[in-house]
Amino acid sequence: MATRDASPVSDASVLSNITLHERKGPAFRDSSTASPPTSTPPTSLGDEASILSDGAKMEHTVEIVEEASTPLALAAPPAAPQSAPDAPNSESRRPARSSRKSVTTYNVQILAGTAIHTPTKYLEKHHKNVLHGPMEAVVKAAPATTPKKRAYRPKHDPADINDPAEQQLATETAQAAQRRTSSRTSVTDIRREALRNFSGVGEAVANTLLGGKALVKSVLKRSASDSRLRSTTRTASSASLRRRRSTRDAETEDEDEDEESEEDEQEEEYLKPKTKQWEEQGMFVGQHRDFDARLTEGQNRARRKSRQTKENKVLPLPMFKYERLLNEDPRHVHNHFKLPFDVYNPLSRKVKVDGWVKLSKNRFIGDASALWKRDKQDNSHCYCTPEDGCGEACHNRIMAYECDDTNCPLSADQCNNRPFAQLKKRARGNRYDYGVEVMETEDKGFGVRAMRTFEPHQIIVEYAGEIITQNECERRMKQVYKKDKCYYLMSFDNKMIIDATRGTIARFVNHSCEPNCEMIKWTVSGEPRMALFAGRRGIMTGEELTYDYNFDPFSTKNIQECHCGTRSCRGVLGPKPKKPANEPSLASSIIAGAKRKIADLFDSNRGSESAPNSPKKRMMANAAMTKARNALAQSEADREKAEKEAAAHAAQAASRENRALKRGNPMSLRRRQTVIRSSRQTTYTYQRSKPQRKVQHKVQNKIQHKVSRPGALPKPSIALRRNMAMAKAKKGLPPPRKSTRKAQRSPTPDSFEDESPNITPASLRSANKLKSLRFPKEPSSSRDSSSMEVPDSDEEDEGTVFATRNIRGRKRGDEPAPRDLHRTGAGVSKTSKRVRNAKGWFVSK
Ligand SMILES: C[S@@+](CC[C@H](N)C(=O)[O-])C[C@H]1O[C@@H](n2cnc3c(N)ncnc32)[C@H](O)[C@@H]1O
Repeated sequence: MATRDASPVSDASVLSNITLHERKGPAFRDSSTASPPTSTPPTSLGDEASILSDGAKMEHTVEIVEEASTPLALAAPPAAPQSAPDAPNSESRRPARSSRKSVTTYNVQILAGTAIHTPTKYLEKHHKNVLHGPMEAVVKAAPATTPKKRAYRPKHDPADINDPAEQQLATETAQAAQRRTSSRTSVTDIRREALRNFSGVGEAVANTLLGGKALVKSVLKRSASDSRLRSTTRTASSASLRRRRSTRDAETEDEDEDEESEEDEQEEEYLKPKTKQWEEQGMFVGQHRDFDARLTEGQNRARRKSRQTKENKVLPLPMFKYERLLNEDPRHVHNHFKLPFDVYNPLSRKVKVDGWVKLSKNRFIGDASALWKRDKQDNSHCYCTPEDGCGEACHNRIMAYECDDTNCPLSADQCNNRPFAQLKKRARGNRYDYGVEVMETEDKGFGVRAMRTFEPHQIIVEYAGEIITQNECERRMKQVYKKDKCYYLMSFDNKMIIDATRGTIARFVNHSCEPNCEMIKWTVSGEPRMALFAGRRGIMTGEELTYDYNFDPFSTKNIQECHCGTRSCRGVLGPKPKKPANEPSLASSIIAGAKRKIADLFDSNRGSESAPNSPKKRMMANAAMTKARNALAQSEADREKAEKEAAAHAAQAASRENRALKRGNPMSLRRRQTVIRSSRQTTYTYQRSKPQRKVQHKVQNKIQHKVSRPGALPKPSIALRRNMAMAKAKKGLPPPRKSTRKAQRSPTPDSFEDESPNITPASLRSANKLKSLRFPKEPSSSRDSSSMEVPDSDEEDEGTVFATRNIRGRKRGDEPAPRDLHRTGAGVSKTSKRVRNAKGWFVSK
């Protein structure tokens, strides 16, 4: 029989299969049969796999007919006939088609080593069987190199070459090939070429008594290696493969002598049963029995605590969810088992990203390395014990320093504060270990998703790339990336920038306004490094990883719409775009607003009021202007306060840390950690100016935020003010006097309301209720300390009526709010005074 050829390689995708007839004869095994001209590949291992392979299949098997009349045959040495002394008459012995099973199949691509998916190990095996060099040389050399083979290998009968049936089959095949569509023309060419070459081979085989498949293979290989053939094979057949092939060719020539023993070895190898490769990790890698990423840290802790007594260790993987169901909710005991929701399979196909050059660590570019200042002074040390294990209270951890042998007394096994070392170890593992993969998102381009769970604050992946100076960054922005939509620039230490256009996978992590990760700068062996850490919630398998870019756009042109789809989405990436230069400042907009209100007041009263300069209008206008001025003064004060706060913040954090270290109190340390973490959060940027500008921008944002705090008590509407003013006018109150500087500084009742963010009508009502229960009614003129204090307004106009009255829903005759009100943070000044007038209205004094 045609022994199973060395074609385990045939799980590869191939372009063509060429089936060789082996004629049945006394010298051959009985099962040798012929193939029909077209057929599915026979049941050789190779072809089975070929059927299953991904690539284009050749349903048609080309049968090779050896033609005696080829020039090569004529040139063959006279010794050839000796190779087939027992050749029977092929015509009389033509085998039945039903016995085609054992026909040997040769795959040109595989034999030639040009099949692109052929696993290397098989190629290597195969090439040992292949003869190389020019045909004549091969033919001459072959008998000498394979003397033993002839003793037991089936040989080709020259009579076969002349078999008319086979010739006919070959002709039919060739005709069929010609009829095929143009897309297959190239393949047909290959076959023709193979046929032509092979006919020569057959002749040569017959003439030189070589027989056997090695020579056939070598010729077929030659066919496939022919430049013409190569041009028609898949373009994906890489140059590297060809290089490898040629190397192997050279090796093979040397190895021909050992062919027999190697073949034996190969056969032995094929006989070995295939062993299944089991994945040792998979769906649940990274998950821990005691951690459920859907719960908060506190809930997880509580769960762990409650479990300590009733943990059921009987149930094996997979598991935790079901175990939870069983343990925590007895009603579910009889539920059908459901697979956990986070069963996960890595993407079958790796996403290919054009232009992404992977770097696994930072690389300095240009001047950057010279300018890089190593901040050796900035050191940290921890004094943890093995029991602490460098946990939450570890000083290095709090300061975002990685522990190592120089700054930590614990060994690597005992210490839990070596995230980058952990990452390095993980990177050596498999895909699950590595834990992240690139995926395509709907509307944000590529993204990154978790292939495993991550615990809160666990390191996920380092953000590394090219470290460049700001000048280089600007140059790249203007020249290299000017047409790009995605940027991979991140502000880093020493005013440098990490450009991860060439960088780690972290560059694909998208922005979200409600992120599940944080990008934090750590110091590792004295060097700053940036990495993505899980947020406080942890990460569940399959989740897309995101962090807040704090994007600082290069220009308004670069402002990008945010598609994070979260509830608190800001609409754009990072902070809201800066106002254009020609837009009015905060102060001027306040004044403009006040003017508009005044104009509104006058407009709305037009018609009902005859005199344009009536005292009432003057009073209202005055009040509005006062308010505007106060707002201005307030914003100025706020700005100063914010700046002071920012300065005090760092000092406080440092002293808190010291105190915490002294006390060893983990709670305060944790708070410190949060402070540091937030201060180390970085900004995704492509900024033109220096980082200080960014800080200023942030401070300004904060101030703006303070001035127009969303929780502030709503201001009385214009209509309301008008009503109040009219009521006051009816009661004969004098028009407001001109405000003094002092009055401007001390807030009027109106402005006082503005800065009472926590007072709501409801809170006032409840405060009043409480008060009426606690305090007996007092005369309305009472000025004792329990009365609500109002801004000191010695020179303030007596006629200013509190807008609070109506807003707060207090009725005439109500007592002032008790002290409890102050505790609500109403911002009531204790130095201010107010009195009721004869008609029960609160007026400032
Ligand atoms: C660091 S890259 C992130 C990977 C990027 N998606 C990609 O395909 O290469 C930053 C760019 O991703 C896009 N991007 C990231 N988060 C986004 C979001 N929430 N909405 C819209 N685009 C986003 C923006 O174009 C941004 O410039």
